[in-house]
Amino acid sequence: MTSASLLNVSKAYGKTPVLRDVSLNIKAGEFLAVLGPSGCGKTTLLRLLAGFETPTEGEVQLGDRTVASRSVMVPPEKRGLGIVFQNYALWPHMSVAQNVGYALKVAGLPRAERDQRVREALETVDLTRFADRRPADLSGGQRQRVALARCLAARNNLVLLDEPLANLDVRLRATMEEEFRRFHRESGATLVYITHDQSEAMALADRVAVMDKGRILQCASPRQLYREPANATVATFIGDGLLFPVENVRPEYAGRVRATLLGVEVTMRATPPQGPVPFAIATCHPGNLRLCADHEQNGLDVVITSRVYRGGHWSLEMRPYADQSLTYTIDLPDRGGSLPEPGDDARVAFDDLWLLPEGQGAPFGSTKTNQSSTTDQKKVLQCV
Ligand SMILES: Nc1ncnc2c1ncn2[C@@H]1O[C@H](COP(=O)(O)OP(=O)(O)OP(=O)(O)O)[C@@H](O)[C@H]1O
Repeated sequence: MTSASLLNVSKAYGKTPVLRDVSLNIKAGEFLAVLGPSGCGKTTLLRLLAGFETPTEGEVQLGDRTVASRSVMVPPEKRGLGIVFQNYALWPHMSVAQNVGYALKVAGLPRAERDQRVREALETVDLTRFADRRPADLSGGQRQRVALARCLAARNNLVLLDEPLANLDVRLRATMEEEFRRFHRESGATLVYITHDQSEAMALADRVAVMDKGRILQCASPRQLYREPANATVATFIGDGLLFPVENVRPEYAGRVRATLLGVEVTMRATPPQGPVPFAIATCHPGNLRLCADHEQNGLDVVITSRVYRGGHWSLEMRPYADQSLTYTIDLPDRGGSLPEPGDDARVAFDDLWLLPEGQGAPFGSTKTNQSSTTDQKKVLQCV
């Protein structure tokens, strides 16, 4: 097991910055996913760890060894890590067993040990019966398992995976997810897994680093990302979170605050300590709102603008009467009852809200006037 760290790493191609002051600590034995939209710099981060790129600023460390800095650059083959690419990177003219054993041969391992390691690795990924086949005669999932077996045989302590499931169909992806879990368990290696697929990252990783525009916005467990996003971008990216302007936020008790959300009194989870603040942004997921009776207190009055059946649940789009410039889409389970139609009025209640931490997506505690603060909040709500 090897830990890996990026310390204040920046990377630019020419004058274009691609990574900006990224710091990340990957613990030994951890399964870390790096998640973000196309072009946000995920692959560049992986290539810096692998040694295919040099940082413009900052340091890369593997274990307690500095492998890249202003004065040091350890080449990829000396970093002792394995890489699994989305295109598998197998030698087409070699058999499966030869592919798995190739690096061991180059490293000069005696034949008997090489053969034993290859045998064990192929057994672990359930490919023993394909040992003599060529990669061209395997399915995509089987080829990916050859790439994993190669890391197992090499006993890599750190394995970097670059969108390894991107070329596989949906059913095979689910099977391969299990394969990665098993690989992690049995190898004990530290895994860094690049993906733009949120559900894959959430299902596999101990922690997920969410990236956007060359920065890490938050690195946390899947559950914490979902329930306690650090800012408005993470909130909307993970699980289609909704954002609501709130006013007059005051602490209720540890970990909970009261606030006024579009005229409605609500309580919500928050990071303690939270002093009183005039304006902020709250978030919840589309499934955390429900239709409620007209007389229910603390409901938000809305007009329904569209209704779509999505198999098992309905998506209802609505505009709050308190601010018709805002639009929200909520998910309601299909329980067979009747639902409001476009043009109908309705009232919705909040089951679970989270207050974005101070300063994240809101002019929290600012001395601005009410009017400009509200305008800033709206800008955040509209642009994320
Ligand atoms: N060698 C290069 N020269 C110039 N620009 C590059 C180079 N490699 C990457 N970039 C740019 O850096 C940015 C980040 O690229 P990167 O491949 O790291 O993103 P990504 O998040 O992995 O994207 P994707 O999910 O689409 O693979 C992109 O705008 C890309 O065009």
